[in-house]
Amino acid sequence: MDHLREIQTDGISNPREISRLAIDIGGSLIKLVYFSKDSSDHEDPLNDSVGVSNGVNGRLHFAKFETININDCLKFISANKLLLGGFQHQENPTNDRSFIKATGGGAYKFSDLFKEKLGISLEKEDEMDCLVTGANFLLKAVNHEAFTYLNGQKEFVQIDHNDLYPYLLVNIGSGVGMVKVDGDGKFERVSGTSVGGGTFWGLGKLLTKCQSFDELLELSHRGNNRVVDMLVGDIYGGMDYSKIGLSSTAIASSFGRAISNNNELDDYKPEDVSRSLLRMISNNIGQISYLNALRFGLKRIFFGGFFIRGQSYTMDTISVAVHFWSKGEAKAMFLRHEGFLGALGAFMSYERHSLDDLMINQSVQIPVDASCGTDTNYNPLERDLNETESMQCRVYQA
Ligand SMILES: Nc1ncnc2c1ncn2[C@@H]1O[C@H](COP(=O)(O)OP(=O)(O)OP(=O)(O)O)[C@@H](O)[C@H]1O
Ligand SMILES: CC(C)(CO)[C@@H](O)C(=O)NCCC(=O)O
Repeated sequence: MDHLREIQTDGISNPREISRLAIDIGGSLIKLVYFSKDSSDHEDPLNDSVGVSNGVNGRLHFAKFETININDCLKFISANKLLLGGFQHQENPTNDRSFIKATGGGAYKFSDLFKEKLGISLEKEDEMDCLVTGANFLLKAVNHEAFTYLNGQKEFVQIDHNDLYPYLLVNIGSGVGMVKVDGDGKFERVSGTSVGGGTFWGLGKLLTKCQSFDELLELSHRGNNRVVDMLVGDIYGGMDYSKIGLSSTAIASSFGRAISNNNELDDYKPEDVSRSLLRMISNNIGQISYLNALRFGLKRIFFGGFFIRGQSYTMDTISVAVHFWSKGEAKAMFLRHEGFLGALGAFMSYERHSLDDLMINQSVQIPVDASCGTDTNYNPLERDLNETESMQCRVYQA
């Protein structure tokens, strides 16, 4: 994970300009979102479009760490002085914040550690609240956030703000949560499954002996699941079972081929095992998601969570499952900031509370031409946004 830390320090030219950190501590990953003010920016009373004043230009930064390496995260926060209030700190140097907004189970589990190591309290925000706030924010404020992915084709979806709800939000983290979203702050967690990203990573690690999640993903790119999976054709002598709509190449039984001979695990290539596992889990999540969408008559399903990691094969499998089971009625959509929904929601929650010690009661406006990372070469169609990035934005005082 060290490499992540190195990348993530990029772009923080002046630590004193950092302000407003929020954190989402999940079962597998810790996600950070923080704002840094542009060093050239002066608080500008002019605001053309929304009639609020005191906007501050800056960037929203995104970073992640493995939860097992939480000490790296603490060091990162400390080294980059993320706990100092940037622009409010300059106004009132004695007024350093003594808490940060935190969500996810780790906000409870690691509360004492943050107090002990950083002297900071974690102000807890409900995980589901944050997920939904983060998703709604991204869908409404960020251009090119949601996209479909089918047959290798990525297509950005234009979100109609007046026709966004209801939708199903499926967050694929360690476990999977399925939330019916009816509006801002209006939602119900309708289902979930423990077969999620933690399952892929955990089982994959045991079966392939690989050392990192990225290695497991890398293996899956090179694998062939047909070696491990039992196909309809394997059972039907190469024929389709067309009467029930199953082609000979459809998977009849994930990992089912492993029973048909005396092979041991070592007889299978790790890449084939990884690919089969990724397909099994993605397919299963796609199917359960569709069934929940069907329960509530929802046509749009947005998938988030870091299991996805912008992976073609994962997204394709989920999309095909949703398309197949819904007979084309429901649509699977993915979010570019997939794993940061909760952290963004926690970040936005500063706004919901009136805090005397914060100069800025913020709302974040992402301009239409929001740029990510290095602005010049940014191509939203090609870029994988799973590593560190930042996003130009403007924070307003309400
Ligand atoms: N570098 C990585 N290291 C470990 N897991 C990764 C990595 N990148 C992606 N993943 C996948 O993302 C999953 C975690 O996703 P996410 O951060 O959205 O959930 P979480 O908040 O940790 O989990 P939960 O919400 O269930 O507590 C992992 O289980 C794994 O499948
Ligand atoms: C337990 C949480 C909410 C923690 O983020 C998540 O891992 C999850 O939704 N797991 C699935 C649990 C279930 O609904 O079966």
